[in-house]
Amino acid sequence: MKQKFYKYHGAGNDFVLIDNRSGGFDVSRAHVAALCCRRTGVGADGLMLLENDPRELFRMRYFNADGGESTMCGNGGRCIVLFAHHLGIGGSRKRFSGIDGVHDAQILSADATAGEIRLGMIDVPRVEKFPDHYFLDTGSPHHVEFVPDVRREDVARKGAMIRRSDPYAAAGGTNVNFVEIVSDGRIRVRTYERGVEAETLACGTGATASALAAAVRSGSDCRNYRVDVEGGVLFVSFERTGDERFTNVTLTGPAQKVFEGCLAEKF
Ligand SMILES: N[C@H](CCC[C@H](N)C(=O)O)C(=O)O
Repeated sequence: MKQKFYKYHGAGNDFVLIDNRSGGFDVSRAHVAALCCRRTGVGADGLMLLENDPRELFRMRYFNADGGESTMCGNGGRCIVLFAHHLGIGGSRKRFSGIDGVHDAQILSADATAGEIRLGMIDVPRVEKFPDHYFLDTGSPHHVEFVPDVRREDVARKGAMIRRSDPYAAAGGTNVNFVEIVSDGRIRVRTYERGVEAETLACGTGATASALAAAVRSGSDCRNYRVDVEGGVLFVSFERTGDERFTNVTLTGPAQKVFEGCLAEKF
C-alpha cells in the first residue's frame, strides 16, 4: 500500500508528517533524509511520526532533515497537534509524549487547514550565563547571543561555526540563536538549526530559549514575550521561581496544513 504523507509548517518551519500508528515506517537515516531533501524529495526541515503511546493520546518522534532522530521540536509540536486534530484524535486539549517528556497542548482555534496552538514546554531549571552568550535546554539545546540588529548577522556562517565549536561539538552540537531586543517583552530572533545545518524561518524551542534568556538578561518581571521570527510571530509565556528556574512555559503560534500526498512505491 502506498505511504500517505502530510506537509505542515509552523511559522515557516516545515515538516513532513506521517501517521505511523500502525508502525512499519522506514526511519533509516537515508530514507528520512531523502524525504526531507528539497530537490528530490518532499522537502522539509524535519519529519515527524505520530505513533501510539501506552499512556498518552499519542507519541511524537522528531527527525531532523539530515535524517537523524533528534530532540524536541516546538514548531513541530504545534503542527503535530493540528495533525492529530485533523485525524480526529482527541479534543481541543491534547496530551502527548515527546522525547523530552509529556506535553499538554490546547487548540485555540482550528479549521481544516490552519490553527493557533498553545504548546506546553518542559520546565527549564537552569540558564547558563557566559560573558558573550547564554546556554539552556528547552527540549533541544540552544546557544543564545544578543546582537544589536539580527538583520545584519551572518547567521549561516556564524551559526555553523558556533554549532561545531567546543564544548558543543563533543555533546552532539547545539542550535544557535541571534537575538535583538525590540522592547521589554518583545524580541527578534534568527536561528541556525542543528540537523538542518542552515537557518530556518522559525525555531520553536529556539524562540522559547531566546525569550527565557532575554528575561534573565533584562532582570525585568515580564512573563510574556512576543518573538518575531523570519516566518512569522510566536509567543512565549512562563513563570519564574528564583532567578533562573522557569516553569509553566508555553509556546503559542500558528500551524498550517499545506498539502498531503502518497509516496511513490519505491520511495
Ligand atoms: N533541530 C533541533 C530540533 C528541532 C527544533 C526546532 N525545529 C523547533 O521548532 O524547536 C535539534 O536538533 O536540536
